[in-house]
Amino acid sequence: MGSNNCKEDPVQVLEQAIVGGITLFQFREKGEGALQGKNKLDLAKRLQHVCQQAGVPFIVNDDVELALTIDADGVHVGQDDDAAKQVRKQIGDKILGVSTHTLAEAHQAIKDGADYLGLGPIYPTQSKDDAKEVQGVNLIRGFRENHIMTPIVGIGGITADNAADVIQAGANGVSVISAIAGVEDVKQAARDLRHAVLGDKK
Ligand SMILES: Cc1ncc(COP(=O)(O)OP(=O)(O)O)c(N)n1
Ligand SMILES: Cc1ncsc1CCOP(=O)(O)O
Ligand SMILES: [Mg+2]
Repeated sequence: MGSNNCKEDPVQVLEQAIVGGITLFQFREKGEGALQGKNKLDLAKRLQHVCQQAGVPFIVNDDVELALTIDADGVHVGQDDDAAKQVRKQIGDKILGVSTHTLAEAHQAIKDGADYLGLGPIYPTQSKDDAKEVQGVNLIRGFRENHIMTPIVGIGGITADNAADVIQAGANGVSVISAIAGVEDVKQAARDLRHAVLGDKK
């Protein structure tokens, strides 16, 4: 998430999400009203500190320079961002996530050193203006049927009501913005999603 996804102070949102049970955080400061320059850097550092206190990995979306500046745990890039191969060289053994939409992109991303693949949008999303066509869970199933063994997270329109379907299709986890950052009770939302992903009762 980024500041423009939050109903309250992003630091509080992240703290509540962590109490609710999120296992990794991606700082994605982009779109309308997104912070820039020093303001973006300062927020990144504050959110990184929250993650460090809780032992939750903190990764940066798109901005490799920022990730290196603050010594983040990793970077996520898509097909229109810096090339994964180049990013892998820059970040050494930090976590590298790559968005892929086809088997060819997945094979390339794995060759380039991706630690995990982000697949989506699985369902319709309001959080990304330039999102590609909705893929459905069959995209994930297809990757697994074609022997893609790399960890996969589904993204796009995922909620506690549909997260189990994403996992059943073969994803290792789910990545969400609005279902946690955009609700009143952030902690409960994270809890509900965690339960849905783990397949246990609330
Ligand atoms: C976990 C995860 N998966 C996919 C994306 C999307 O990346 P990208 O296609 O580069 O789009 P932006 O997020 O940069 O708008 C992601 N960020 N995280
Ligand atoms: C970054 C991104 N990439 C594909 S969909 C998406 C947005 C996910 O946000 P939400 O969980 O609110 O649908
Ligand atoms: Mg990107």
